[in-house]
Amino acid sequence: MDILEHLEQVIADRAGASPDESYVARLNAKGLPVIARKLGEEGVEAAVALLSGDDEELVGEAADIIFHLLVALKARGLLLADVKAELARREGVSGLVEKASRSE
Ligand SMILES: N=c1c2ncn([C@@H]3O[C@H](COP(=O)(O)OP(=O)(O)OP(=O)(O)O)[C@@H](O)[C@H]3O)c2ncn1[C@@H]1O[C@H](COP(=O)(O)O)[C@@H](O)[C@H]1O
Repeated sequence: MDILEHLEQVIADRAGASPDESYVARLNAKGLPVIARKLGEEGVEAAVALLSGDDEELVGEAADIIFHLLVALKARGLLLADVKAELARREGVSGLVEKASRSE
């Protein structure tokens, strides 16, 4: 099991945890709008880090996004496997070709 799958399992295991003892449980208790806002904030923070030139900062923000994305997927009953399947489906299809096919 790689770290992402392990983290996904930990997030699932926190379903019954107390919001006083678990950040994941606290986010879940606050609901989808707060999870969505957090995901958006992390995206902005990663974009700022990208331009900062600080590699450590960017890696940290990237980890924050991935963690919050896994929380968001779980909150909607989706799995990392669903995202992996979508990425596999796209494999080998140029983004430029896919974009052009949408405007036909
Ligand atoms: N990977 C993470 C992880 N990454 C980021 N965070 C938390 O995400 C929060 C948001 O980060 P921010 O940079 O926005 O900091 P902030 O301004 O203090 O956040 P807010 O006050 O706005 O919530 C921080 O509290 C981080 O600690 C994480 N919290 C938990 N995990 C993993 O999830 C597991 C379960 O955590 P618990 O549910 O707390 O047991 C942990 O063992 C870790 O493996």
